[in-house]
Amino acid sequence: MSETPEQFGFTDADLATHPTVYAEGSLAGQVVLVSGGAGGIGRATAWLFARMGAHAVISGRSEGKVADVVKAITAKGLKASGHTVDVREPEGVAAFFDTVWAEHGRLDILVNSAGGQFPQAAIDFSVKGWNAVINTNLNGTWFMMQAAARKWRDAGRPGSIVNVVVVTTHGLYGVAHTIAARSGVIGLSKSVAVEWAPLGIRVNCVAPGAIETDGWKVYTPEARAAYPRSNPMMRAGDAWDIAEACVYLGGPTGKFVTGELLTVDGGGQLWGETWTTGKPDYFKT
Ligand SMILES: CCCCCCCCCCC/C=C/C(=O)SCCNC(=O)CCNC(=O)[C@H](O)C(C)(C)COP(=O)(O)OP(=O)(O)OC[C@H]1O[C@@H](n2cnc3c(N)ncnc32)[C@H](O)[C@@H]1OP(=O)(O)O
Ligand SMILES: NC(=O)C1=CN([C@@H]2O[C@H](COP(=O)(O)OP(=O)(O)OC[C@H]3O[C@@H](n4cnc5c(N)ncnc54)[C@H](OP(=O)(O)O)[C@@H]3O)[C@@H](O)[C@H]2O)C=CC1
Repeated sequence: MSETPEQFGFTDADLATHPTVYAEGSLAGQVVLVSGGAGGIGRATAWLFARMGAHAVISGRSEGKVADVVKAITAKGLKASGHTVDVREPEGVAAFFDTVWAEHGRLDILVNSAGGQFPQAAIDFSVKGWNAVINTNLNGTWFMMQAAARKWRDAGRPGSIVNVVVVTTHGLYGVAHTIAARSGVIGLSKSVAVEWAPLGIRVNCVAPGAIETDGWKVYTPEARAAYPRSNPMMRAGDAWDIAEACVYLGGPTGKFVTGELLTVDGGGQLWGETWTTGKPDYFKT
């Protein structure tokens, strides 16, 4: 892992060799789409699926970041390609799925890792800020889910969706907009897990606790310093913890699992405290 102060989490070199319990090459022939695939968790997930033999289709808004990940993965002789897609644009999302099917003739697994938020006291949210977070995390995830399901239905093929969300059990202070959006995704996933079971489509969610990635840059050093105290293990997790959870639910290991929420947070639901905007004096007793 990098120890450079302004870079968090794994490098591509780390991800190429990080140990895994999964068999390299075991998903040969499969196609996996990872949105947010140039971000910390999405990149680790794309690497793991590619190392398992799947073709990883990576999407994000930044063409350069997506191209860098694709270059790193293909340089190791693994299969990957990239596309620039804003998940908030339903027409662009539908066109993206047309392209994936035209290029590969199939899609087996969709991992929705595109997302994020900014820390702010809820009482100060602007309409634009609220809409940015809801559009990205709830609407964007939904557009991706629906486009994938329509393709699987039309092709008469099974499929599997994993949505990366946030632990919502106790709310999360300083990012209430994202808790609203992610609670929506969790409820939506449970509902369509039932509606889409006849189509052979499974839908699950992974809720990460504090996972060291570049996404942490929007939080202050003081807030980040407290993240290890968000769980009884007293440490942050890493993107590989989430990648392996996505593979478990999305791949054949999860074939009898649907509508599930897998929390990967070091026990943070049982003990821990996280203030994404810093702890207010009122609570410092
Ligand atoms: C029960 C125990 C649980 C324990 C769990 C512990 C876990 C704690 C760990 C921390 C929590 C989670 C961390 C992560 O998820 S990190 C990884 C995710 N990555 C990010 O969040 C990336 C950074 N975020 C963003 O890029 C954006 O927020 C967003 C995803 C929304 C991008 O959208 P967009 O590109 O549209 O955003 P803009 O930058 O253009 O902004 C749009 C408007 O939003 C308002 N805004 C944006 N930033 C801020 C800010 N910092 N403060 C206030 N308002 C903001 C603003 O209105 C923007 O419009 P303007 O620019 O015109 O003002
Ligand atoms: N790291 C953590 O501690 C936690 C993370 N999570 C969630 O896990 C997911 C992945 O997080 P992580 O990898 O850490 O974060 P990163 O910020 O590293 O990655 C998020 C990725 O999402 C992409 N993205 C954001 N908005 C859009 C959009 N509108 N359209 C397409 N792509 C978009 C970004 O791509 P680009 O830059 O190209 O726009 C970015 O690469 C997020 O939903 C995050 O909130 C949940 C709990 C904790």
